[in-house]
Amino acid sequence: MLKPDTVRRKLIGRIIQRFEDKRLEIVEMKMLKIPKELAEKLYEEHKNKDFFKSLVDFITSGRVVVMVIEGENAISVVRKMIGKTNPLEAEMGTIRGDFGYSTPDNLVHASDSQESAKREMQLFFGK
Ligand SMILES: Nc1ncnc2c1ncn2[C@@H]1O[C@H](COP(=O)(O)OP(=O)(O)OP(=O)(O)O)[C@@H](O)[C@H]1O
Repeated sequence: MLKPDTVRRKLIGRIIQRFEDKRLEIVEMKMLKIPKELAEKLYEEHKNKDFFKSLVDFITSGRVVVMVIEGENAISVVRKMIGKTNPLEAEMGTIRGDFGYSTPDNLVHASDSQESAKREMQLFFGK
């Protein structure tokens, strides 16, 4: 998912380009503004954290682009390309390292396991 900061900063094309350059396959894509209830479901695992409200406020603050990306070991490859959660700790050369400066606006979200990928595909694409 390209988060609202990516859309606001007009970085959609540059970030998608990186996935395509890596030869990953984008097989589904859409733009939407996430409703609050969906955001709370998406970030359910963080519901007891003190940053939960600001996370939900941020992710619902503007349009996002959601994609299904395919490729061998796509989950670990994409997460490697994204870099650490905190952009100040993310390596240069990663998306968060190159474009980010703070959380929660760290540009991109990616599923961290096959289970979360399935769950998130269901949430966003209904299949
Ligand atoms: N300490 C924090 N303060 C503020 N926001 C945070 C903090 N930790 C995480 N977040 C926000 O919550 C999101 C989800 O946190 P998580 O630990 O799942 O990180 P991640 O797996 O790297 O990110 P994502 O789930 O978005 O791919 C982060 O991407 C970030 O936007």
